Amino acid sequence: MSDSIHYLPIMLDCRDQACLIVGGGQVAERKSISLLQAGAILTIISPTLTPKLQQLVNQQQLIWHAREYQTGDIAYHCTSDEKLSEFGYRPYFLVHAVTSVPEINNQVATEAKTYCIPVNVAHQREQSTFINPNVIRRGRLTIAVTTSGAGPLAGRYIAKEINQHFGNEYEIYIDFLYHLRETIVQKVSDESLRKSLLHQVMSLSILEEIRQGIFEPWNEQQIEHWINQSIE
Ligand SMILES: C[C@@]1(CC(=O)O)C2=NC(=C\c3[nH]c(c(CCC(=O)O)c3CC(=O)O)Cc3[nH]c(c(CC(=O)O)c3CCC(=O)O)/C=C3\N/C(=C\2)[C@@H](CCC(=O)O)[C@]3(C)CC(=O)O)/[C@H]1CCC(=O)O
Ligand SMILES: NC(=O)c1ccc[n+]([C@@H]2O[C@H](COP(=O)([O-])OP(=O)(O)OC[C@H]3O[C@@H](n4cnc5c(N)ncnc54)[C@H](O)[C@@H]3O)[C@@H](O)[C@H]2O)c1
Repeated sequence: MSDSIHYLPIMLDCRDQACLIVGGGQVAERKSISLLQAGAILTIISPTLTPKLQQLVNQQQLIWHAREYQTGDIAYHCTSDEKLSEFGYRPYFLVHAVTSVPEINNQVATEAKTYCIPVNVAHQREQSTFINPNVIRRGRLTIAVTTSGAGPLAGRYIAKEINQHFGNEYEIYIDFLYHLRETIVQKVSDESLRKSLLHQVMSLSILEEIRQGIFEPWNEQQIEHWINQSIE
């Protein structure tokens, strides 16, 4: 345990953030899809692309610079006077170094670190300032599994196990909790009352109802009724 890194798991809001991937192979494709799904504005620097990445370029879903990485590619975006311009000359929010050339990945990492930009290095975890977990999603529910780099395939296996225990009912359940909580926060200003309600929500048998196929989503009136009767 002593030589393992105690990684901090966090959830990043990447919407409209400029992100960079250097390299355009299979690994770049996987990381690109995750970033695009997260709403990032994605640039790829790479002389070649996979067919899927090429298709995303054709659909104008990402910006492609069809060339090799050059020192200064990251720095320029940090130091340009035009950094707040509409065309994206602003610091990258995060960077992936995923070429097949370790020396290039290392250069990308060094440059990103100079500007304190989080960087993931595909060929060598130790160079990375962040790593990617396996992800299971059920709507708003996200479950991330990592072995802290010990074995990505082991992480995948464990994620598959977890995947089997969390069916689609969780998407409906978490949606229900979200709307109920929104209304509680909106309508109940007393802090201790709010806290008590939020705890009571957890003892509802909604998940079971969804599993049995008898759950009907609550409308605004039903939610308010439940709040009023729970307060009494
Ligand atoms: C979860 C996933 C997410 C993602 O990539 O987005 C992910 N790797 C996945 C797949 C995968 N990775 C590798 C293979 C080939 C088989 C093998 O070698 O095992 C496969 C399988 C495949 O490609 O199908 C090889 C590999 N991976 C890393 C190194 C370098 C090193 O260990 O230092 C090497 C050797 C490279 C070489 O030697 O050439 C490093 C990392 N890989 C991580 C994440 C991070 C640790 C996560 C953790 O431990 O929890 C970390 C540290 C950094 C990072 O990349 O974030 C994704 C699952 C996708 C899915 O399940 O569908
Ligand atoms: N972290 C992970 O999950 C994981 C998984 C598998 C492999 N890997 C590692 O990731 C690396 C990439 O794997 P891959 O399967 O995507 O490789 P790949 O060969 O499919 O793709 C490499 C890409 O890098 C581009 N490239 C090469 N030189 C470049 C340069 N100077 N500037 C910009 N782009 C350049 C190539 O044009 C190509 O698009 C491998 O070296 C491997 O060690 C990591």
